[in-house]
Amino acid sequence: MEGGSNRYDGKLDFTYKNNPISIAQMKEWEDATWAAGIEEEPVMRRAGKAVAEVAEKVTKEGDSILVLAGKGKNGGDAIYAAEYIKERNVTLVKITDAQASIKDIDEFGGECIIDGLFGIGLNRPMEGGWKGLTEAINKKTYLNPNLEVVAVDTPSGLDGDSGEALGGLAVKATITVTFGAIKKGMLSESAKPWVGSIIAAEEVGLLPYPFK
Ligand SMILES: NC(=O)C1=CN([C@@H]2O[C@H](COP(=O)(O)OP(=O)(O)OC[C@H]3O[C@@H](n4cnc5c(N)ncnc54)[C@H](OP(=O)(O)O)[C@@H]3O)[C@@H](O)[C@H]2O)[C@H](O)CC1
Ligand SMILES: [K+]
Repeated sequence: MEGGSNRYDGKLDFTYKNNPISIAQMKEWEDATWAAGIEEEPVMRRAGKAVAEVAEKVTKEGDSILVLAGKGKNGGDAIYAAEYIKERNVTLVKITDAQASIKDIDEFGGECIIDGLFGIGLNRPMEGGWKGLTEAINKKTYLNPNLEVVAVDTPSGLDGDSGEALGGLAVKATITVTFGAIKKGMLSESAKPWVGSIIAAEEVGLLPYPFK
């Protein structure tokens, strides 16, 4: 943070303990957690709470926050984030028709967008309405450099292994709140335009970090 400002300074937050991991390792860790009998819902809840805390940090009371929740668990985390954010005007958009939701972004005039479109489940470049949503977010950032864009786990569109935007397009986040451990691609040069500051929310209720 810079003196007197709510904004992060765009530098990587190096406070993480767990080493960066691949997406396959993240999935392995997740699967081991469920296999140990830990339920998914409380983990998503804690992930959402971590995002909410960051969104509160970079906004002030009365600010408006648009929460975009996609169709998978990344969207699930975003829905919990919306639930936990206090003293802000929160609008939650659960995206069922991506094309139709573009107008929700175009019409938004507030201070922060939470990107819960896609996380590590992204498996191909975004197209159609999803591409349109991402372009609409990035256009808002371009028009309003003070807009905070908080990515849930990864900026939507980013391949967490390579750090490349699939199809050349991802959400341009100002902050990425990633769960468990930083995804290794996020540290690459190619990820820099998309990830912003990285915050590792390491304690979301998974089994202890299983890698060296
Ligand atoms: N890692 C953890 O410990 C935890 C992670 N959590 C969060 O869960 C997401 C990953 O969630 P998942 O449901 O697996 O995937 P996504 O939400 O990223 O994506 C949902 C589905 O979207 C489809 N998909 C993929 N690419 C595209 C695309 N380009 N266009 C349209 N649709 C796409 C894909 O399904 P398909 O069947 O269509 O292929 C995805 O499955 C992780 O990032 C965290 O945020 C949990 O909180 C638990 C802890
Ligand atoms: K995301």
